[in-house]
Amino acid sequence: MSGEESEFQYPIVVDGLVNRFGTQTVHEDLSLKVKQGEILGVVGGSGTGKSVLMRSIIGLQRPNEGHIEVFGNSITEAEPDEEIGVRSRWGVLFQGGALFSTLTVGENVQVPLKQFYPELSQKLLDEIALYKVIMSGLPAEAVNKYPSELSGGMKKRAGLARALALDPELLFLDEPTAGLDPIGAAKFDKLTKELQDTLGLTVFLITHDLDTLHEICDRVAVIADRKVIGVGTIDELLATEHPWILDYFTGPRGRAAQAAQARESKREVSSASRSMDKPRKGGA
Ligand SMILES: Nc1ncnc2c1ncn2[C@@H]1O[C@H](COP(=O)(O)OP(=O)(O)OP(=O)(O)O)[C@@H](O)[C@H]1O
Repeated sequence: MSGEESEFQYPIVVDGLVNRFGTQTVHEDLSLKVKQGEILGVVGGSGTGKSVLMRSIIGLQRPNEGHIEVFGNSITEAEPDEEIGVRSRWGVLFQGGALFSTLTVGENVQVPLKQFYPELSQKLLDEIALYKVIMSGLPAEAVNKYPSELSGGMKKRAGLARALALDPELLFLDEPTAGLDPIGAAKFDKLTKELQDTLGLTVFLITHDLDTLHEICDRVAVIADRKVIGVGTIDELLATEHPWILDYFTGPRGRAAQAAQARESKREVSSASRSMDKPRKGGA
């Protein structure tokens, strides 16, 4: 496969990754390819290195060994503060939102804009920030609020607005629905799916939320034993019969999420067939 072809098909390529902290080896020969336009769910037990993997991909964690490319640009060969062009092509929602507490939501969204486009006027910065805030499902007034004035769900949306500031092609979400109530979590999932559909985003989504995996992920990568032990649709993963995967997806919580998804699909089919049955105005 040529480099160009690979960059087009796989915006993220991780090969032979090794990450160690002192005597602790978090990743050992971990490899993963993320497909263009997919929502890839990344799962694994607590402490298996999902966030370290994400930090390695976005260049915040220098691995001990291995190679990472994003849009065909080497992340691992770049110097720590070297400006690699791809940084403006991704957006990141860190766990908890990681908003600057002394800045308003609007000012938070403007941080990456000012960094990459210092020539933009304040008027344009304000307009873009407002647009991103609304796009993330927050009311327009949220632009002038400080993070301490927002609920947990609103903070996530504000973090998402900042992640979308530069019109990224690639979105990293670290446990976006953690701490949200089920309705808020479902709404956040729906928004992520809509962003994938309308903006053609590729999404790297770390989660423990089985509903999210069933509802919106095209594929799921499972991290265990310091590497990716399986990647595919949930059905493909189940077919591997790996004990951890079976436990994870077919344990009581996995079964509940599966049942909920089956109910949701049934509801969608019946509402689609109801609308097809409806006689069209002026039609035959
Ligand atoms: N900067 C660091 N220094 C030392 N150890 C670290 C560092 N960052 C992460 N670790 C360790 O690496 C391991 C993996 O951490 P990571 O946060 O990636 O796990 P995770 O899979 O995202 O967990 P969770 O699902 O609980 O968020 C943990 O044991 C953690 O303590």
